[in-house]
Amino acid sequence: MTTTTGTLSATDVHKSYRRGREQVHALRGVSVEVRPGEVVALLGRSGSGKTTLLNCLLGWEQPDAGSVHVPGAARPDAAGWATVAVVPQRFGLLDELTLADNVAMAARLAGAAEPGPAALAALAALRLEHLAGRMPDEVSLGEQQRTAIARALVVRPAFLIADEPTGRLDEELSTHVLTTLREVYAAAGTGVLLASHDPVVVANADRVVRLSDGQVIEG
Ligand SMILES: Nc1ncnc2c1ncn2[C@@H]1O[C@H](COP(=O)(O)OP(=O)(O)OP(=O)(O)O)[C@@H](O)[C@H]1O
Repeated sequence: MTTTTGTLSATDVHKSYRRGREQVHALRGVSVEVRPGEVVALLGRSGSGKTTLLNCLLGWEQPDAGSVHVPGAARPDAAGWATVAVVPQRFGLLDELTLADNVAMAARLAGAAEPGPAALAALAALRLEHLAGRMPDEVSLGEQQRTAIARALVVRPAFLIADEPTGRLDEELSTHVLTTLREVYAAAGTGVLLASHDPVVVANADRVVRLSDGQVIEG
């Protein structure tokens, strides 16, 4: 694969874990790229290596071999929120901040002039404005998940990496969230990588990459 400068990419990435005496080969030479402005669905059964790949792209885990390229960052773990925004599988909201403040903090870190109004607009886009003043443990898991998406949406990052971003949403809400992401990010030129099992995600993707047992079998 030839990596272009503005492309988020993993090239021939290998990653194993030790589980007792057993060696688990989570990734076995995976190459993936996400170009600016495109939406890529990363599919694969449970345990196929999706989260491991996302974690390597985010710099949260180190590949055993192969490389990861994040445009504009010396290393993946040095990329700021405005370069690569994340919707983690477990959302990663701060328990002691309201939903509005969780989103506003991301806007502030990305240098927004008016983080408060920007946060409220992002929450409204995800139909959460009536919950802006609640704490994360006072809302449902699906509402927490949409807050984590709002926190990414507020920033207009160069890239978004999201792990099962519709896993807690019904079909109608999944469609609304994906349509909103596409609209906002197409205008911003954001490249999006969505690990998912959800047919709604596939329907909204420009391209599908399928993992099986730590290898790319499609895409
Ligand atoms: N920290 C770890 N220690 C040991 N094994 C791990 C660890 N993390 C992941 N694995 C194993 O690596 C393989 C890939 O896991 P990964 O979480 O990347 O899969 P996934 O496709 O994201 O699954 P899911 O859809 O269930 O989230 C699995 O066999 C998993 O059990």
